[in-house]
Amino acid sequence: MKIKTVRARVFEWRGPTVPAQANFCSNAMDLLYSPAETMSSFRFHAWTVVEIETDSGLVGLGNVALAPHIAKAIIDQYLAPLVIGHDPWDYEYLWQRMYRATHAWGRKGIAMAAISAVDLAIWDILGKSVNKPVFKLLGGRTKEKIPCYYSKLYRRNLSDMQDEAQKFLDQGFKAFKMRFGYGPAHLQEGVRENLKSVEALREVIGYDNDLMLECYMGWNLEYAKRMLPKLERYEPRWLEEPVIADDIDGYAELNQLSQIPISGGEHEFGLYGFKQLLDKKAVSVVQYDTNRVGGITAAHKINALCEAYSVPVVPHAGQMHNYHLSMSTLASPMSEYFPVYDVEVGNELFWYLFDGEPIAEQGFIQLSDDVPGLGLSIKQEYLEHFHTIE
Ligand SMILES: O=C(O)C(=O)C[C@@H](O)CO
Ligand SMILES: [Mg+2]
Repeated sequence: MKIKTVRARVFEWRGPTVPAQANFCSNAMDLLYSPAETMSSFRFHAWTVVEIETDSGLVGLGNVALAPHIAKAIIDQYLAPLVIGHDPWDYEYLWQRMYRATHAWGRKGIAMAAISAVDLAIWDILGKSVNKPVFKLLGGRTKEKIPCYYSKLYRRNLSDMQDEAQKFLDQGFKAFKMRFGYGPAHLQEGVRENLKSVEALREVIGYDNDLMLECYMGWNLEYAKRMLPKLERYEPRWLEEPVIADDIDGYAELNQLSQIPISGGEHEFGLYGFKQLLDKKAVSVVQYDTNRVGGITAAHKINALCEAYSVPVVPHAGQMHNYHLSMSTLASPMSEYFPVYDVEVGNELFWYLFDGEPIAEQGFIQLSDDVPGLGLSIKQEYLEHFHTIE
């Protein structure tokens, strides 16, 4: 079997969107601009879909959401020529070929995200070629079904956040991730507002359910050191991305500072990136995203690394490309789950792009033994709302 063509299309959402509230989520730009200006830096309203066709007529589907137009250019100009004509079963060789050919300017960030999209499509082909789901090629079923945590609860009116949490508590979720809305730029008033949101959610979900706290790189070391002691009483499952991804020593200091586990990894890339995080004990929970980190080829290696370090893997964002990794390793206790929602920040856009994404039931995701490959196809129902760029 040989790879015949690589097609990368950008799907730009032109359908209705829900405007995000002010201070809906602290983020790395907060330290620079007023919140109103930082919201524009935080959108996922386009997605690149990669379709790889083999000479035997199999088509594999991959995807990338980070900087999708740039990812497409990298795939078209650099990666496609490196894999066309080769056997997809030589996936390690092809991964190294893409990684080393772009190493001078790639290694992390958008080049690795582009490699991820191609690698996902290759693994989709591998599963389809042997009529097996991808997780069966990685280690098989390690769980009857995958526990998942409800992930949204962007900062807004506290009673609206409580109503949202109650709605999904009633649907059987036992773990919830909320977003802080404030950081260092918002002074002591922001500290109080951050604590109010945690208090409000604990009122709804109690202490028999997990609560995860998301900073999305919007704090800094000094602010996080002030916040951690104030948060301990709320027993969070983890505090996520308190500082920017490059501040690995800051992560490590925070991770040793309190009883609150520090999590991160959705903005880290490649096996060596996670080796550094683990060697420095920078995180207590690893959260790579398989469509960023280097695809399934890289994520599978990182799963083994995390197993060796006894650090749990809870991949970022849910979605099928991550569920196969969670299912195939005991190192992953659960997955993230973005519910079906109107298009807002855009994390939920994949629901409008793909068929095959599993809907959580009572806080669990199920994968079928009988659906080959990744199990996704391009959804026809909303295509009219997308402008596609070939
Ligand atoms: O889901 C996450 O962990 C993200 O970082 C997504 C982004 O929406 C901020 O939470
Ligand atoms: Mg996150």
